[in-house]
Amino acid sequence: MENLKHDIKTVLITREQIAKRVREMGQQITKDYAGKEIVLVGILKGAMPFLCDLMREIDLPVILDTMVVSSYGDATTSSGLVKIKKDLDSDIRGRHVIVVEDIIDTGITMAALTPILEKRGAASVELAIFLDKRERREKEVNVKYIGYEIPDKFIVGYGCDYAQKYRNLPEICELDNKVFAQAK
Ligand SMILES: O=P(O)(O)OC[C@H]1O[C@H](OP(=O)(O)OP(=O)(O)O)[C@H](O)[C@@H]1O
Ligand code: HPA
Repeated sequence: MENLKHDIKTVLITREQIAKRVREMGQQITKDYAGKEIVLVGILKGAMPFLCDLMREIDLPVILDTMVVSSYGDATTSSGLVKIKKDLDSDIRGRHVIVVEDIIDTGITMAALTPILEKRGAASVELAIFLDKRERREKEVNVKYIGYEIPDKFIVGYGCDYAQKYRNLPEICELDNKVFAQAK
């Protein structure tokens, strides 16, 4: 990444560390769901790289589906709201669903989405999230599979964006301050 590296201050998680952790997560899921079929639900766009890597580390029948959601609403009220911009193609009734996300921050998106999927009659709904910014949590969410816990820093790469860019960085990085300055 000769060009993009000029915009990076620090690499927090390398591509080798990412690959190793994703493999471990896939192996754990394979063990936990032995004998079952899974519906992997990637939440676009951030989940794309993690979704593609994770599904290839799961040695079970997998049905792939995606959603596009955006959270809105006031985190200080009891009900976070989520707007579904693109819904699932498949019927998840009686199926084992794993929602795949790049990052959990306040938890508002996942706290709102999980009950929606449960109400559709899924046999189970669990979350596989690569990055967990636990310090920022406003809504309690039960995340079964976590890649890495990270500090409360703005990061990009491996699906995470700044102004829709940098999702293609293969590492988890902190941006150089000049990038934010230029955006003003
Ligand atoms: O825990 P929360 O505070 O709700 O934040 C997490 C959400 O924010 C990001 O999505 P974003 O809305 O930026 O969309 P994207 O996936 O297209 O980047 C991320 O992919 C999660 O969906
Ligand atoms: O640190 C972050 N980077 C990109 N997107 C995000 N969404 C929540 N936290 C972040």
